[in-house]
Amino acid sequence: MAVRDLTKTFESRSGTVTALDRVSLTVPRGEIHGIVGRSGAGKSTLIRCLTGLERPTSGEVVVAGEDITVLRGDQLRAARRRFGVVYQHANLLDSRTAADNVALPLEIAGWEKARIDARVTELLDLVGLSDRARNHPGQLSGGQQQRVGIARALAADPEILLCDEPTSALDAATTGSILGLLRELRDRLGITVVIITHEPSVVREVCDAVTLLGDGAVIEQGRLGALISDPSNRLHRELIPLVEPAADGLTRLQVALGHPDATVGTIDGILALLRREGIESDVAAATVETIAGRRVGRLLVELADPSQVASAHKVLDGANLHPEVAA
Ligand SMILES: Nc1ncnc2c1ncn2[C@@H]1O[C@H](COP(=O)(O)OP(=O)(O)OP(=O)(O)O)[C@@H](O)[C@H]1O
Repeated sequence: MAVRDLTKTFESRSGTVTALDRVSLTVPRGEIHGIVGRSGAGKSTLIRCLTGLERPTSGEVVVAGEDITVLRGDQLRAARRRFGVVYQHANLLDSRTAADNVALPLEIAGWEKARIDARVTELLDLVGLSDRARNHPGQLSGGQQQRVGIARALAADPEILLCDEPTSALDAATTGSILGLLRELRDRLGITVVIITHEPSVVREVCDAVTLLGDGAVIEQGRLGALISDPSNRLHRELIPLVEPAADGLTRLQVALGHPDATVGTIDGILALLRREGIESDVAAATVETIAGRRVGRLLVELADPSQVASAHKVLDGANLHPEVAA
């Protein structure tokens, strides 16, 4: 799927609002792409343009070689079926069982009953809910309801699964299991997944690539591993928060771990590097984790002698550790 130069403006009483400003992104088949950004960044507008619910002011949304922004009527409806959409709340019908909720889009599409039954059995198995087919939504946990929502989104075999804040209403453990399911679906079905989220954990745990939106425009975009290891990126800071020690006036230097150009990659190595130059230091705080298969993090080094801050900065800079003074 590719989005090219997508712009959407709204006319309001206070003037023109640019909700999307020449946004471009390419999501290869089978990839999980995260769209992140604060409230008002344009995420909902983008998802509505992708699914054809909103017509962009200019630009293209190309799915399977076809620009869907120019389609109308039946053609648009057919193009929309290429997307399965998962919402924050599954919004299941209480009067229907889990199986009948999954069956709903297939009934609307006019499938025969036997074919629907076979497909629903297959889908509930895919999302790990075979034993819950006859349960009503009220008898299911939030995570199980979301699994039913995902099965329903997959019913008509879409090429792209669009997930709009799929885990925002779930606790951490359930979020983990839903993200695990999305990854598994990608691996098993080869489906393309686009996840709109404001949660750093979603990006960290499941995305292959990310687009960071701000005020409707792309601020950062690329493979998660590459973005995360560069401390000058906003995503690096948002995804690797550092526990700040007390504001006690001590001089500290913050460095990034895991940058591809760095000549030292471990905390011990950094302290040893400083010691070799006659600079005694200790760790004030550190965050190290594996994201997109890379060990990345941030380290706050406390100097025993604050007058050595300039020389420590120089040593760390020489090792491409991107030091910053953090008093
Ligand atoms: N129908 C509309 N008319 C006027 N302005 C709109 C309309 N829809 C969205 N906007 C504006 O476009 C901008 C982007 O909004 P959008 O809802 O896409 O952001 P978002 O990133 O999804 O935010 P949130 O996470 O809060 O939903 C905002 O400034 C919003 O006020």
